[in-house]
This record gives sequence, structure tokens and C-alpha cells, in this order.
Amino acid sequence: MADKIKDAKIIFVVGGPGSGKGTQCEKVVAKYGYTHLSSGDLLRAEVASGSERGKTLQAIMQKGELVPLDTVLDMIKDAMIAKADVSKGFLIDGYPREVKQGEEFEKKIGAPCLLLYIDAKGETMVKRLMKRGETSGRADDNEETIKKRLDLYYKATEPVIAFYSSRGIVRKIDSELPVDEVFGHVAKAIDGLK
Ligand SMILES: Nc1ncnc2c1ncn2[C@@H]1O[C@H](COP(=O)(O)OP(=O)(O)O)[C@@H](O)[C@H]1O
Ligand SMILES: Nc1ncnc2c1ncn2[C@H]1C[C@H](O)[C@@H](COP(=O)(O)OP(=O)(O)O)O1
Ligand SMILES: [Mg+2]
Repeated sequence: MADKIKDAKIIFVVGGPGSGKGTQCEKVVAKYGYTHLSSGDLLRAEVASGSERGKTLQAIMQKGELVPLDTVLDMIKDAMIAKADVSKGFLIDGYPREVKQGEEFEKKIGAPCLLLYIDAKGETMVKRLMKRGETSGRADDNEETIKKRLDLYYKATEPVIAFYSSRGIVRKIDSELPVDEVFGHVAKAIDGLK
């Protein structure tokens, strides 16, 4: 596994709920042709399959909690293996959500060359998620769950940024700006990779 993807770039995309991770990843795919793997999308696909495991996952996500590490890491790993031969780069969106997830990813898969830290104010994220909730159909885009997701983000996920900062691979992106301007900064960070 590590062999198969050793030439592909691995980029972690980290930020609070509603910060704009998915929006920026879509644009990176369009411009650079990287493979976008969103942990949340992979989990929602499992829920949509109607499997027993999906039912368990749905209950956790509806509460705004994190699903077990092994479940989400296995899903990402399988998805990476499926694309390993054709992919020049992987955008890992929504993972790691806690330091332990980053450590396990590196043990089982490999090291990231860049962490895009998509940064928006708490109040901005809440506003965007409430708006997204009008049409997303997502069980977690409601006021009560949004609050829990934000709390968990500050508690569990922000330390991830500090952890990788010491390695010098974090690029902080101001996601308060209009989408295309945010993308300008994202593209600069990616163009800076060798
Ligand atoms: N820079 C931005 N300015 C305004 N709205 C944005 C911006 N980035 C994302 N959004 C909107 O905010 C919502 C959440 O974005 P999304 O990409 O789904 O975030 P995440 O994947 O981080 O939860 C979406 O409705 C999206 O259209
Ligand atoms: N890496 C991960 N570890 C544990 N749970 C995760 C996870 N990624 C996603 N989940 C679960 C819990 C999240 O609240 C839910 C939705 O995730 P998401 O789609 O990445 O949200 P968003 O894009 O709004 O930040 O799925
Ligand atoms: Mg998303």
C-alpha cells in the first residue's frame, strides 16, 4: 500500500464544519485533477447503502460526534487503494479530526506534504451551515448538532493544526473571503509544492 501511493501527494484539508473544505476541494479537483476523498461523504455513502453499519454511523453523525477511527481510516484507505494507480494527488477532506487520526493515518498509509487549514470564524461557519441545511438534507445541519460539531472541532481538531505546524506543512487559508479569492490562496499553496 505505502508503495503504491508513494509518488502521489497527500494533502490534508482541515477546518471547522462549514468552513468551506468541500467547496475548495471541488475547485482543486477541477484545476489539478487530484482525487478528492471526503471522510464525511464516504460515511454518508455507507449510510445511504442501508447497511447495518450505516445505521450505527448515522446515529453517531446525527449527534455531531466522531465515528470510530478504524471505520473512517479503513474507508479512506480502501478508497485510496482503488485510485492509487491513476492518482497524482489525494485531497483528504475532513480527516484527521483528532491528532490520533493523523498518527494512525501515517502509520498505515503515509505522510502528508501539505495541510490546508481552511479558517473561518465560528459565527460564519454557523451561518453557512444553517443556510446549507435549507437544502442539504443532512441530518447534522441543524442548530443543535452544529453547536456540538463546532465545540468538538475546537476541542479535538484544532490541536491537529498545532501538531502539523511544527513540521512546517500548514498553510492557513482565510475562508472569510469570496470562494474564488479563497481558491486563489489554495492554488498558491498547491503550486508551492515540489
Ligand atoms: N468562501 C465562502 N464564502 C461564502 N460561502 C461559502 C464559502 N465557502 C463555502 N461556502 C458555503 O458554505 C457552506 C459550507 O461549505 P462546505 O464546502 O460544504 O464546507 P465544509 O465541507 O467545510 O463543511 C456551503 O453552503 C458553501 O456554499
Ligand atoms: N475523520 C472522521 N472521524 C470521525 N468521524 C468523522 C470523520 N469525518 C467525518 N466524520 C463524521 C462526523 C462528522 O460530524 C460527520 C460529517 O462530516 P463532514 O461531512 O466532514 O462535515 P463537514 O464537511 O461539514 O465538516 O461525519
Ligand atoms: Mg464537507
